[in-house]
Amino acid sequence: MFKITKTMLTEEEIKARVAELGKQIEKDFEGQDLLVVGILKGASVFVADLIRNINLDVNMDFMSVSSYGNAMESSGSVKILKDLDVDIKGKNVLIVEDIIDSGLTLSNLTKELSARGPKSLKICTLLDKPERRKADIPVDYVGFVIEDKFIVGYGIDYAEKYRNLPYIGIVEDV
Ligand SMILES: O=P(O)(O)OC[C@H]1O[C@H](OP(=O)(O)OP(=O)(O)O)[C@H](O)[C@@H]1O
Ligand code: HPA
Repeated sequence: MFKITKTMLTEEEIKARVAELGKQIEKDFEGQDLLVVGILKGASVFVADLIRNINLDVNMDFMSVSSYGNAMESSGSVKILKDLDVDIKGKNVLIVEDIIDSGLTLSNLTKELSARGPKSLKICTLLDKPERRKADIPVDYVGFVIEDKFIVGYGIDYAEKYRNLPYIGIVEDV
């Protein structure tokens, strides 16, 4: 049976780190435009907290993508389930993710978005699991580097459950 066995990051730890990331982004984009793009659904909670820590005139948009899951197609592309509402040509774009695991979702997504001619394209992720990386992608802002455990909470699901937990927990088969 799958159960949440431990807390990896508490609500307080997440809150403090999200505030730091927001301030760093605020400093880096001072005096510039910024379009924050949250990747649904996992990043929804993080992006909502993050933008409230960026005291700039930010615009916000969302994308929903699905990666082709099986190994044979792993180098493929992302299927766009919901595209951006705005044209990103000439804009500073910050992609916000909850977790980078294999890196395939973002590696394919950044190829797609780069082709649209943004002024800059940066990546912010709350969690980074480098041990599982299959595609090398440069990440500009990382909340926490974590070990290879299956985690849930703060927007991240297991079978669509646990997204509403305010902390990040480890799920194990017990
Ligand atoms: O680096 P990768 O191995 O590609 O994995 C990371 C992706 O997986 C999760 O999304 P998921 O497809 O589970 O959708 P969700 O955000 O709607 O839960 C997560 O939100 C990332 O988008
Ligand atoms: O650890 C994880 N938990 C939930 N969804 C995920 N998608 C990639 N890694 C994870």
